[in-house]
Amino acid sequence: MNKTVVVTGGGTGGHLKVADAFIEEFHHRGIDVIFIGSTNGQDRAWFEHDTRLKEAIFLDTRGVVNKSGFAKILSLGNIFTKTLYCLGLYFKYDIKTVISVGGFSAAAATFASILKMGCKLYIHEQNSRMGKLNQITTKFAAEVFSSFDKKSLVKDYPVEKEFFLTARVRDKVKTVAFFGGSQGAICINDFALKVAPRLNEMGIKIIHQTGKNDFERVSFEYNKLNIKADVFDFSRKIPQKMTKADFAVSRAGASTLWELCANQLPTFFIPYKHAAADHQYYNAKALLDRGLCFLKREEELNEEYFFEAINSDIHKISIELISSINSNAISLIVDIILKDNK
Ligand SMILES: CC(=O)N[C@H]1[C@@H](OP(=O)(O)OP(=O)(O)OC[C@H]2O[C@@H](n3ccc(=O)[nH]c3=O)[C@H](O)[C@@H]2O)O[C@H](CO)[C@@H](O)[C@@H]1O
Repeated sequence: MNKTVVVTGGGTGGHLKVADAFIEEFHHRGIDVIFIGSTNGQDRAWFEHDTRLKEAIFLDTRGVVNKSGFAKILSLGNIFTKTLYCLGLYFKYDIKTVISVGGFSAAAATFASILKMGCKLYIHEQNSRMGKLNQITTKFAAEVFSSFDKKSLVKDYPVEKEFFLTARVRDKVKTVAFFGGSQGAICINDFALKVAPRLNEMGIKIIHQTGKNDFERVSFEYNKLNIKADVFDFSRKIPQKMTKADFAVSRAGASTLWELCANQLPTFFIPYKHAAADHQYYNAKALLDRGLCFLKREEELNEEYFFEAINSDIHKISIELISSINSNAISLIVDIILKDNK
């Protein structure tokens, strides 16, 4: 096969984490990777200076789904010109393999892969409900991988090894961690501040990822409550944070959800209610149906349910989480792609 592949997609951490797993695996196997993302969202922060990449290209693209009228026409026109740019790039490097992890960042590079003869498109869908771009492009894909789709050739989610290496079976809740997803969640921040005094009285420590925008307010509130918590806005060391915790409260973004499973950390999920097609709720519901998590919608949130959860049999859940995910997903997916492109 051609020694250069394209990985595209991003916008938020959930997509970018999967893009990162692909980049790492191809790089490890001596295959060059070009990343195509957007100047909007978090793509630049993740990959602009990544030395594993042959090239990192950031196009000025934005989401189309929530736009209407003239703004939508402008966005579509913009995607069209960026698609032509990507097509030129694919001819220049003779690209035959494009992997999309979804999100608006992936649109132009994905459409170009469909237009170029002999180029194969592979899609990784992270969520239980398919994103808009993937719904449109999936029929052109050589293969679609998803942890929530029974037909997927690989059902395990590509989770960084570190989460498995730092996994442990939990017995008793001595530390609770709050995770708001890559951007933080005000709802989870407020909930944490509500339950913090009682956790503190019970001698339970707190780890809390707030997101950039709410960090100062949340830190100030903990100071006011005179509680010493490990509060941070964003950290590249989430596995180290997770392993210290015995219980988590978290949004149900797909990457975070499977990392929590890999780490065997029992979790109370509070899904983001505006996620497309309510996918965060259904991500967590799939685990709930197997008795592997706790789940409440924002409007049903109550403190009693949370305290019941941390006092329940978390040992059983923690042990059973071992069988929820295997650690070799990315290597199996890349094996399939490479075999298909021989
Ligand atoms: C609001 C929204 O639409 N969110 C979507 C977005 O979530 P979001 O971008 O929040 O994605 P996830 O929760 O899936 O993943 C976040 C990633 O960022 C990492 N991380 C997070 C915090 C931190 O301080 N450091 C850090 O490295 C996590 O370890 C994880 O790998 O993409 C996910 C995957 O498509 C979707 O399931 C989510 O519904």
